[in-house]
Amino acid sequence: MIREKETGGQKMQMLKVHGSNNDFFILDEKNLENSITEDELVTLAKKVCDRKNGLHGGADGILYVTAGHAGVAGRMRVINADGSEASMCGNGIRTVARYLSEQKELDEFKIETMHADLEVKRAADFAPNVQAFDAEISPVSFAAADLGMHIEGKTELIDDYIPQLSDTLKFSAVSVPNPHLIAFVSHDVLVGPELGRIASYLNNGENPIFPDGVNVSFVEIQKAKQIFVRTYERGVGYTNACGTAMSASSLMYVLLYPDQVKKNQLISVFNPGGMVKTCVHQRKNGSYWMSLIGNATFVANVKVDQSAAFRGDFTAAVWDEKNEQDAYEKFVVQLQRGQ
Ligand SMILES: N[C@@H](CCC[C@H](N)C(=O)O)C(=O)O
Repeated sequence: MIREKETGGQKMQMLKVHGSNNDFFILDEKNLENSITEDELVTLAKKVCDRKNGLHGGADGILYVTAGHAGVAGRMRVINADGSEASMCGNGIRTVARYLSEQKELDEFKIETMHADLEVKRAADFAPNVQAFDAEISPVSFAAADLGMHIEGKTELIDDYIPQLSDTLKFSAVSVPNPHLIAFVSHDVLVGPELGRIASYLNNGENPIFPDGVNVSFVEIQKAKQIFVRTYERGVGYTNACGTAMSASSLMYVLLYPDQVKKNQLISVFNPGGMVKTCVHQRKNGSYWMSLIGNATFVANVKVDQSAAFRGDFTAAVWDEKNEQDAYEKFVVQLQRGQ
């Protein structure tokens, strides 16, 4: 549906997408009439993603797609809503995988990210008109240095207390490679205020434990091989879902609850925005990686005037719906009925 009139200025085309309702604007450098600077990219992310005054309800971030080096179909950079850059995005990479797959007519290929070239492939649709992709989540590290974690006497943190954060919860820290702090909790704690309290402290203002911030997730085990993950993201706040968090949580589930789930077994991961499947793998050298399988939904094509977007003026934006969201919402209703 064309909602608003076009302007005559420099056009910038973006694609609104989501994975488990963790939503983004894909911005392909090919769709910019004028190339943008790093500062402009940060400004754009803050303006476009703003939930109150941003573009059509804002988003959790911008996925900036460029050509990438030889051997990959493209490169993805993840700019959070606050303008900070993340090394990876699990829900986002599935949508970028679909975008590149359709452009290049490929079903299996690699995408360059900040720290690794990651394998992606088309997966079976989750439901009619709900396309899905499978993405490699890697590299994994438990090292405090890779996590930007500072806890006296600790080089890693596995199912352990951080007294400054909570007397009752135990946390595990893992980078995949963006940093995650994970606690397995009861249902009451999952839906209660503790996640917001702890994650706000670690992300909004200075703190000595994770000075660069950290994604914080609470995980409830619903039954064997089925978990629910609620995440407060660094650079964003509460999200409907965080793909890297669900992957990191699945890894900790396999490591901490071996009686319930093992490597190479599929795990259903529910989240406030839907559901994904994960699978934890281990390479011969001992390193872990995860498969993250979930929807890659295209919501709308958007055209905006480039300089107006930098000012946060989206009054003349052209919003062209893709008609996939209804199918996704039906899928979520079916999930809730089946849960
Ligand atoms: N939503 C993403 C993660 C985005 C990055 C995160 N906010 C960070 O700063 O690490 C996902 O699906 O993984």
